[in-house]
Amino acid sequence: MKATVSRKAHFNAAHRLYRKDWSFEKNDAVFGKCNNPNFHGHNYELIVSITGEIDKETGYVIDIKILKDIIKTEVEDIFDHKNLNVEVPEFKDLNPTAENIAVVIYNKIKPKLASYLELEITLFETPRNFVTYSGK
Ligand SMILES: Nc1nc2c(c(=O)[nH]1)N=C([C@H](O)[C@H](O)COP(=O)(O)OP(=O)(O)OP(=O)(O)O)CN2
Ligand SMILES: [Zn+2]
Repeated sequence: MKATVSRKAHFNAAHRLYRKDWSFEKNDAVFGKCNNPNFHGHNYELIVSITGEIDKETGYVIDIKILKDIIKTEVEDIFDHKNLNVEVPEFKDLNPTAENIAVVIYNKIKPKLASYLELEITLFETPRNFVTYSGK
C-alpha cells in the first residue's frame, strides 16, 4: 500500500533572471522587470512530497522528522535570506527561475532519501505562480 507524505517549508530569497551571455537589451526583452540588476525578492513556499510503501511495522512512508531535518539542511539553511545568483553556487551559471530552483532542490534532496522513495517538489514563487518537478 503506497501513500504520499508531504512537508511544507518556506524561504525568502533574492534573485535576478538574466543570461550573462545576452545583452542587457535582450535580457530586458525576455525577462522584463525580473532582469533588475539590483535583484528582487520572493517569499518562496515549498512542498516536498515523498511517495512510497507504508511500512507495516511503523505505519510510516518516511518519518516526517527526518524529512524536516533534510529540508532544513539542504534547502532552508542554504537558500533562506540569500541572494540566489550571488550566494548559492548552483546558480552561478544557472538562471534561478522557479523551474531551475525546483530542479536544484530535487537534486539536493533526492540523494538523502532511500532509493525506493519517489520525490516531487512543488515550489511557489508567488501565491499564484508555482512549478512542480519530479525528476522526469
Ligand atoms: N516560467 C517562469 N516564468 C517566470 C518566472 C519563473 O521563475 N518561471 N519568474 C518570473 C519572475 O521572477 C517573478 O517571479 C514574477 O513575479 P511577479 O511579476 O510578481 O509575478 P506576477 O505578476 O504573476 O505576480 P502575482 O503576485 O503572482 O500575480 C517571471 N516569470
Ligand atoms: Zn522573481
